[in-house]
This record gives sequence, C-alpha cells and structure tokens, in this order.
Amino acid sequence: MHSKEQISHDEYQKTSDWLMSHTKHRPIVAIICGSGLGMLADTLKCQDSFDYSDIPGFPQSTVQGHAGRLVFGELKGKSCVCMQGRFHMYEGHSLLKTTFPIRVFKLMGVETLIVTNAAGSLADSLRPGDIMIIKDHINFPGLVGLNPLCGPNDEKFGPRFPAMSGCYDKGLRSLVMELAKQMGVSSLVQEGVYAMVGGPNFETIAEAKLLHRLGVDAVGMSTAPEVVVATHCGLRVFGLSLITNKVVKSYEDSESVNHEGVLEVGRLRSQTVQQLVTELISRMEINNNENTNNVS
Ligand SMILES: O=P(O)(O)O[C@H]1O[C@H](CO)[C@@H](O)[C@H]1O
Ligand code: HPA
Repeated sequence: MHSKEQISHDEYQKTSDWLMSHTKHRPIVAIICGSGLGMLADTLKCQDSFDYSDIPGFPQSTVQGHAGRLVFGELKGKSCVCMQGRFHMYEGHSLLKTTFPIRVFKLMGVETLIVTNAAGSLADSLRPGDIMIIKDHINFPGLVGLNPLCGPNDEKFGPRFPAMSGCYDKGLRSLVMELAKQMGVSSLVQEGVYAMVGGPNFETIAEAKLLHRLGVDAVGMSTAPEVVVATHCGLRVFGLSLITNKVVKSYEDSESVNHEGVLEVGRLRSQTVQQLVTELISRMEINNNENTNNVS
C-alpha cells in the first residue's frame, strides 16, 4: 500500500530555483484553483505564467477544468502564485506528486495557502452555488495510511508527528465571514467540514448516508493532502468549497451528479468566489515583509 517513492529536498529546491529564476515575482500567497475555478488567476496583474509541462519536476494535470498552468502575479499589492489546475490521487499521481507544489511554494517564500475546491453537499443547509468555508476536514485516505507524509520525514520541512487541529486558520475564517457580510453575500456563505474521498466515482447512496451520519457537510476528492503538507511545513491555510451539487442520499431521488454540472456551477459563481478571495488577500495581514513583491 505504501509507495517507496521519495522526493528529496534538492528536487523541491531545484523546481523552486527554476521558477524564481524565470519570474521576478516573489509570492507570499499561493492559491489552488478547484474544478471550474481556474478564473481565480485572471485577477492577477503583471502575470508570468508557465505550463506545468515546462516546469522541471512538476506533474501534469489531466482533468477537464484544470488548465495545468502556474500563474504568478500581483493582487492588491501582494505577490501571489496561482495553480490553475491541481493534482488528484485518482489521476494516478502519488500523494507526494499530488502535493509537490506545496513544498515548492514554501521554498519560494509563500506564507499563506488558499485552497479552493468544488464539492457536493451533504448538509441540508448547503445548496448548489453556496460557499462553504472549510472549518476542518476528514481525510479518509489519510485515515487508512494514504498520507503524503508517510515515509521518511524531512525535518527541514516539519516534524514527524505534526498536529492537525486548527489547520484551517481561525483568523482567516472569521475575516472571510466578515467580508461576506460586507459584500452582501453572507446568505451564501457558511462554515463546515469537508471530507476527502478517493474518487474518481461519485458516492453511492449508502456512502452518502454514511458521510452524512458522520457529520460531513461537503465531500470532494482533493484538498486534504495539500492541507496536510502545507500545515506540516508551517503554512497558514484558508480553504473554501464551492458547493456544486447535492450528494444524492435517497433511493427515491432520481437526480445524479456529473463533472460538467460541477464545472457549470463553478462558472456561475466564479465572480463571487473571485471577489471573496481578492478581498481576503487584500485584507489579510502578512507576517514577514521580506518576500513582498519586488517586481521592477
Ligand atoms: O476538488 P476539485 O479539484 O475542485 O474537483 C472536484 O471536482 C471533481 C469532480 O467533479 C473532483 O476532482 C472533485 O475533487
Ligand atoms: N462528490 C465528490 N466529489 C465532488 C462532488 C461530489 O458530489 N462534487 C464535486 N466534487
């Protein structure tokens, strides 16, 4: 079950050095765009962008709605890097590859990671088009040992046994709640628990009932490994799920979910998600000014 694959500190460093020598941006915030949410990168000014296929060591995106491009740019005076397309375990990537960019970001000087995803709702209060601020997650693959931190621990990145309580920063969560009120969209936004399942199939009805009984508010096939690796190496994390569908949890319900529908809701809500993320970046406090953008 455990892969023998290892990625050395040098390999992450090489990718980081390559990127830093190809852009003048020095990002302090990294954003991962979920399915259908790639437009988050469009707001960046003075862009430098790289296809994943051109970046040494980077895996390739294979999923529709994940362009496979790394975009650097400035947002509200802060230097950012945005992944237009993430890697999923079900694509056949190892968990180390899935989370490869996170440690590269850390080495580039990123302090804060913003993860976004498309997710199905189990909570009755979450409707398609709503935005769930991730309060916590259940990493189902992780619970059975499919964890990117399995294998030798690199102390340069973090400890062998990292705490995961509080991995979604409380201050940023409250800030986004407040921003949603100020933007007049608070009726669309609430906090909840995200669960990662392996995918790629959507849930059976029995699985949906199980997740619901376990207190899961929204389910998807990503995010948890990225957040685990980010927390391990000391990044501050904010996460949001765009609810793209209700998970069918009744045998009487004839609806079914598909990826095109997921992408469509992403397109419909893109502006609101974009505004929330932009306002968050604009208002968030930065700990360390050394990496503030020095684009000449
Ligand atoms: O989590 P993101 O990448 O947003 O994508 C979500 O959407 C896809 C299913 O439509 C799955 O990959 C699921 O995880
Ligand atoms: N289940 C799992 N992943 C998803 C869903 C879902 O209903 N919607 C979007 N990603």
